[in-house]
Amino acid sequence: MAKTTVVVPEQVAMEVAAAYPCPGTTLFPYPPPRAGIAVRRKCLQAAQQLELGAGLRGGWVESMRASSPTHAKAAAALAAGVNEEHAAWMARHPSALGEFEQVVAASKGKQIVMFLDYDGTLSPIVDDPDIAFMSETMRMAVRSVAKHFPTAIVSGRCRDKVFEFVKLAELYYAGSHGMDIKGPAKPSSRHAKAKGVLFQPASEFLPMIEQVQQRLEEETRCIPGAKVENNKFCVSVHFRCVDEKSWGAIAETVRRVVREFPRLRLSQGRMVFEVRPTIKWDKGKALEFLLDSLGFADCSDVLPVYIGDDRTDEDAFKVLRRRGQGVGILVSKHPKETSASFSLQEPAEVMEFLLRLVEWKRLSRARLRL
Ligand SMILES: O=P(O)(O)OC[C@H]1O[C@H](O[C@H]2O[C@H](CO)[C@@H](O)[C@H](O)[C@H]2O)[C@H](O)[C@@H](O)[C@@H]1O
Repeated sequence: MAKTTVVVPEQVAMEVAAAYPCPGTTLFPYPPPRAGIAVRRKCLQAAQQLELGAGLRGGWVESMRASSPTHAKAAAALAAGVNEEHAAWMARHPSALGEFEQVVAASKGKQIVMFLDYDGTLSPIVDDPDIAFMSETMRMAVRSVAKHFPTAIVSGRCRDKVFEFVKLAELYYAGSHGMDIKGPAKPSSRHAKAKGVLFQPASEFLPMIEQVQQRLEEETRCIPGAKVENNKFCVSVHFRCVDEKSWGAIAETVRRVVREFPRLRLSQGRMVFEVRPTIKWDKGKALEFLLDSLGFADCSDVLPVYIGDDRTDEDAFKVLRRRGQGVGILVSKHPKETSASFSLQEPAEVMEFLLRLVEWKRLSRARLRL
């Protein structure tokens, strides 16, 4: 798929490269080294099955059940004493707060670039996606982070919608799972000065997305609780408020409608079906595009930190693994199959992590001045 809209990336690259030179040559190995705690493979496998594996084995409805970590099955499993599996999982994906020193040590001589998912990462998961607001304290934490590090929000949401929630003009925004990328509207002192749309690789799909949205609305209207959300270059069909008895019906309906559009594909997030173009573009590609735009294309002295909670964030975690560079942090209270190295339990911990990062940066700068 050709890149359809590219505005100012070279200028952005030059300006940001000037602000963030790339000294030194060391490359942080990924996943980062950590204290060895024996992982019992069997327990880990059991833990992983709570999420992705269930979908593969038991079909769509099983996958839907597994798509909410708060689902009764996962909760009951934990309550019944799957603590052992949880401990094994935590050994493989330790808390980014607990291992904070290790995370920041990895950034020595490197420029941190922060990538933040929105739902479930900056805002708690709620029933109504239209009111998934982030707290003012979280906003302040993100604002502080962006003062020190180039920062991007990478979301499945429509970019305008996620901007309405975050309200910080100094950030990069990658909406529609990275298919709609825009630089900061308000340049911050040391960061990118990009204005306007940087990249929309799926523009040609806009009419098709509108058609599929219409079809999905028509066909799911009779399913109480179903909600279709237009995310510009993709569409979400929420089933969080649909009675479990109707999950088979909604899954079948969505699959049937999507089959009418061979150039669209269907995936699943947290209690949501996601319909999007078949182009090879995802949050991982968006991360790489943003790093390139920031002037870090072939630079080993950058440390991308990506924090996200959903399956679509795995594409970004995988990119970090492949590059052998960066820190992937999964937000989850429950064991999940993931390519992330670290974990945080919930948005409150994400905020704590961001604030610690800001404080650490402030102190390092103060030390340098002494
Ligand atoms: O990439 P993200 O920013 O995490 O977006 C993924 C989806 O997030 C939203 O849905 C999720 O959050 C809702 C509000 O908490 C919740 O009701 C829903 O069950 C979750 O799946 C958003 O509404 C979707 O469009 C995004 O695709």
